[in-house]
Amino acid sequence: ADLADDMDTIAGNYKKVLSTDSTDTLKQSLQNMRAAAVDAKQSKPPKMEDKANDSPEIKDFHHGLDTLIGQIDQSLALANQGKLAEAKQVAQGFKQTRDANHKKFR
Ligand code: HEM
Repeated sequence: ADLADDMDTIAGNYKKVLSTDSTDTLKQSLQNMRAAAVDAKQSKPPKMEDKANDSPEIKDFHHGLDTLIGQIDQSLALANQGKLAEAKQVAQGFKQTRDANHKKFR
């Protein structure tokens, strides 16, 4: 998928992550977010289309996505232990990663 579609998938599933009271829905939504964040690494931010894959800018973009993926994995690990409240608490922290990276890349 292109980057905007991956971001829409991330955003739609993030809403569910924050609002659900079902551990199964939480896990599924986190997995959907994770897959879209991994897929996003195949794209470049539109304003950086001319940058090489090994440029500092694109490496930094990948680092931002890896930070989000790492946080998703932390939340998933808690969800897998049935710790819904703790998993959602970790998920609150995705916002900071989103905002910091949007400032740089969006
Ligand atoms: C929970 C985390 C995040 C959410 C909810 C989120 C959500 C969104 C949304 C809704 C859009 C607009 C998509 C559209 O135009 O249809 C967007 C765009 C964008 N996001 Fe994110 N995002 C997140 C994390 C990130 C991260 C970690 C990065 C980079 C490392 C990133 C980079 C971008 C870029 C570059 C765009 C512009 C895409 C374009 O215009 O084609 N986002 N994001």
